[in-house]
Amino acid sequence: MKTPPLPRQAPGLPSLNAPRLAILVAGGSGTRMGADRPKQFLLLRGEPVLLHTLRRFADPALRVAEMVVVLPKDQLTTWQALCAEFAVTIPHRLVAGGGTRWASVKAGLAALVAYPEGLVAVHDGVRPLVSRAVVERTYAAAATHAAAAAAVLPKDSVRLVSPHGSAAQNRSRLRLMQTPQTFEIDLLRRAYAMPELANFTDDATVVDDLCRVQLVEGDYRNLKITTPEDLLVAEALLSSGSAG
Ligand SMILES: Nc1ccn([C@@H]2O[C@H](COP(=O)(O)OP(=O)(O)OP(=O)(O)O)[C@@H](O)[C@H]2O)c(=O)n1
Ligand SMILES: C[C@](O)(CO)[C@H](O)COP(=O)(O)O
Repeated sequence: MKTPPLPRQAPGLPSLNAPRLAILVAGGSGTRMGADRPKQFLLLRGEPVLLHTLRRFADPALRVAEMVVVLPKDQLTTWQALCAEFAVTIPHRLVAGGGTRWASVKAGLAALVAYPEGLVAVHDGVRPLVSRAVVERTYAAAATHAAAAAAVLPKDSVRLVSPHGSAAQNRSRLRLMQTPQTFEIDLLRRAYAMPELANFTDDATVVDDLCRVQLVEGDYRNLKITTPEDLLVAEALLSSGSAG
């Protein structure tokens, strides 16, 4: 009997065994947290926020081949000291970030030059509670759509404000963007080769002009540690064992 041909991949999509890569961006200064150090180094249940995030991506079930951690250029030694203090053995490459999140992602991407193909997840180093399921969903969707991002529905009512007042919005048509945002690596390279724009607050927005970004279900527990109360909520979720 003749063997049926293997399903063809659409042009531009990675091969089925393309390596999974990750860029954890932790190059920010944490202005809104107002702490004595960047929030990625604050302790959450006794360990740095960034270590929690790194550990989530080091889950063997996710099969991530290489991780790049982007840090503020003057904080590389802080992280190295923390790695020694907390006996971190998870392999990762360190890269100095830039003045904006966009510049930090671009620096992280440059460190993956050895990979002509692959799926690269970009994740905020300050989203330490991301679940394996959410990460897996973005890699799987990126394998078939080239671009995927985690998102959740707003839980509150939403209004658009203007100088004339405010107008109610249909929240069922809105999504709150999370990370990971995961892409075929050449697509992400082409997107990040373009000039930075002021509205580039996430990677989906950088890729938008080149490719439709497939949204996948995020998780309300995948919170971004931004202000002090986020740390309290993260502590509570971890302590209750409900943080995935
Ligand atoms: N120049 C920058 C700015 C931000 N980030 C990273 O992007 C993620 C999301 O950014 P945000 O929460 O805004 O972090 P900060 O910039 O540190 O916070 P703030 O805006 O309050 O200063 C964080 O993991 C942050 O470290 C980065 O890698 N490089
Ligand atoms: C990438 C992001 O976490 C998606 O929600 C977010 O856009 C980062 O935004 P910030 O302005 O750096 O807080």
